[in-house]
This record gives sequence, C-alpha cells and structure tokens, in this order.
Amino acid sequence: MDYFSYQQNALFAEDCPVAELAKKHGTPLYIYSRATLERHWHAFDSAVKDHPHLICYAVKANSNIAVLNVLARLGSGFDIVSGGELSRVLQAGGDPAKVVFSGVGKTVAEMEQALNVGIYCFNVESAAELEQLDLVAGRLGKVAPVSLRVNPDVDAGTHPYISTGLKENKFGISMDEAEQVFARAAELSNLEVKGVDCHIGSQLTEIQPFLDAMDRMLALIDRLAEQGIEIKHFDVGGGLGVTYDDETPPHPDKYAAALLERLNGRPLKLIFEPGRAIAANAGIFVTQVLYLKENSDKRFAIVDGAMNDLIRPSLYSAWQNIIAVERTDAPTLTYDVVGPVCETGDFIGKQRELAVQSGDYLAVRSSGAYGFTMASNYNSRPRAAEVMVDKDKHYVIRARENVEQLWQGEQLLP
Ligand SMILES: Cc1ncc(COP(=O)(O)O)c(C=O)c1O
Ligand SMILES: N[C@@H](CCCC[NH3+])C(=O)O
Repeated sequence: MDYFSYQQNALFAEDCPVAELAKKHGTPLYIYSRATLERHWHAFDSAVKDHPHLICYAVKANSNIAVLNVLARLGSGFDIVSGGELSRVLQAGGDPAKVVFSGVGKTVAEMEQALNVGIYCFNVESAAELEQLDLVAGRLGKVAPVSLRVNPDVDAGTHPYISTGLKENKFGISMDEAEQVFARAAELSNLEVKGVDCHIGSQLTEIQPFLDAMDRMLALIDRLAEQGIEIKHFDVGGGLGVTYDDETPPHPDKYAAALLERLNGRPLKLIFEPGRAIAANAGIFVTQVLYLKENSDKRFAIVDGAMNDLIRPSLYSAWQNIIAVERTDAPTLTYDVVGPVCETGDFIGKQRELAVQSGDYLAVRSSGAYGFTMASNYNSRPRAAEVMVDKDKHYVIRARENVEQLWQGEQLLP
C-alpha cells in the first residue's frame, strides 16, 4: 500500500458532495469519512501482522461517539486520559478490557470509575500516582493492572508543545527513577505490574526517535527481568505523524516493521496508541467566506469558522491545507484566512493563494484529529455540527449547538 492511498481522505476520492452538505447543515461544519477511519485503523492493525498486539486509538484526537463506535466495531482498543473519555468509550460500545488509561493527573474518582469497569491497564506516570492507585484499588477490593510510563529523554523532533519524551517535560517517570518505581509497584499488593509504556510526542515524521526510545525501554525491560519483574507488554504510545503539507511520515507498515525488528523475537505484546494517524486525514473542516477585505497591502478572507472551532493554526502555528470547495471565476489572490473571533491570533491560514468570493465554501484539510475535540465556545460561539459520510449516505453525528446550550447550568444571583 503506498502512503497516499493510506492517508488519502476518501471524502475527496469518493466525490463527497461537500458544498451540498455545507448548504444543508450550515457552516462551520466538520465532515468525516468512515471509510478513511477504517482504512487507517486497518493500516495499523495489519502492519503488526500476527505479533500479539492491541491498537488503542487515542480518544483525544476525535472523541465523537460515532467515530469511537466505528472503531469499536473493528475491535479497536482505546487510549483514554479522563473519566469523560472512558464514559464516551463505554457509550460508544467500546470494550473496557481493551482500554489503557494515560495521563499525569488521574483523580481518585477516575481511578474508581476505571477499576469498576475493569480496564486493561493504567499507564501510571509518577510514584505518587502509584501509591494513590494502590490505595484506591485496595479500598475497592481490586487489583489494578499497571504499566509505568517512562520518559526516555529522547528528542522527538516535533513542535515543543507536542513533544513529551524529554526529561524537562511533565510526562512519565524519569529513566533514573524507573527501576526503583517498578520495584515499589511489584511490592504493592493491590497492583499487578503488566507493562512498560512510553509516548515521546506527536506528529513525528521519522522512525528514529521511536527506535531510540524503544532501545532504552527494552534495556530497562531486561534489567527488570534480572530483578524478577516480568514485563508482559510494551506500549509504544502514539505519535506517528501525517501529511499536512509536504511531510513524509512513514507508513505504519514501515514503522511497525522497524519496531518488530528491534523487538528481536521477544514475546512482548505491543500496544499502539495512534490518534492523529487514524483521524486527521479522515476529516475536513468546512467554512464559508463571509467577506473579502483589504487593509493596506494585506488581503483577508473573513470566514465563519474561527480559532474556537479549529485552534491548531493559532496554537501551534500549524499549517493545514485550505482549498476552495467549488471552482469560481474569481481571480486567484493571496489571502490570510481569518475568523470572526476578537483575537489577532484568530487565523486558519496565512498567505494562501485562493480563487474565492463571498459566499464560497473553503475546506480545511486534515482536520479530523484535534479539531472538534479542541473546540471551545470562546466569544459565545456555538460549536460546529459534525457529519459522517458512509458510502453514499451521510449522518449528522453531532448537531450544531444552539445558543441556549451556551448558558446551560449558569444561574442568576437571587
Ligand atoms: C499518552 C498519549 N498517547 C497517545 C497520544 C496520541 O498521539 P497521536 O495523536 O500523535 O498519535 C497522545 C498524544 O500525543 C498521548 O499523549
Ligand atoms: N493537540 C495537538 C496534539 C497533542 C497531542 C496530545 N498528547 C495537535 O493538534 O497537534
């Protein structure tokens, strides 16, 4: 399978009537492709071949219940970071026995919730969390399955805000401390040590940092074995990048083959936590041009979608391709594509060549991951609707918020 047939959004390959959907459901609008989500999930699952493994889709990338349900029906596991995400997985029909729970700040209530439904494993991120989990499990009369997230101190070569595996990052337990914390975990009676976990960052476009991290983790696993601590699984985290512009991240086949080669026949079960690689290029964000304007020598296309709907450009200066949905006779000019929010940082793209006029629809590609899940109601803007295309049908999987929903739960003083 070549890279592009793997990461190409079926919405374009299958002639999805984007303008028609935008007219019908209004904009801004998220549109996802079921076929693409499934293809990406299978790309990971089949890449690992018959080596024991579990694909735990990272729910934070796109947590719509319908998206989770499509993956649950394939037999996917899930990587969660909150009780809210766990509830979504269960609501979507996901199997709790295939859930791994990551995150540096799990609360007691979240630990209880996860223990009560019987998740596969807690990815514990500190010695303090380990002690807390042991207490909570003991109180419930349960044994908590744990893996320790170890921070391998490797440079993932990605944006500093989405790099997680350097020793100055807040994530995981440092290499120096790891053996000691594992020894403590083995000693605590309400915990069962299952695995080693590491996640070094997101949008990685090279395999080498994954291999560097894996080498360190395998060496740690060998040292633990000498101490009589048997590790059953290795969770490699997520982080495989996608093509937004001209990046050429490896296909999951290549990535998995490199990891399996490094594993060198060890019978360790592998857990993968891909989020972006499954969801990003399975979705687009559609917005309508409201006005065109010029300020001194700059041209702006003011659109009805904004940073509250899609924050990646504002937050990380992320580049996502913006294309006109329909061809027009308008001249091709260079625009900053900006939203209505009162922030200078509210832009979706800068210096884009577009042939557009007021009323035209623009599609922002690669928006299926970290799009809707990072949306907010800033400037009291209702969140966009989400639609899923399934062959020649489409379904509204989340209705646009209405304004009354914006103040739900708020109260006037007596
Ligand atoms: C622990 C963990 N697992 C998985 C992911 C998913 O990452 P990605 O979407 O880059 O695959 C993240 C986010 O970076 C994460 O923090
Ligand atoms: N939200 C980030 C990725 C963060 C990954 C979460 N650990 C992005 O849009 O690129």
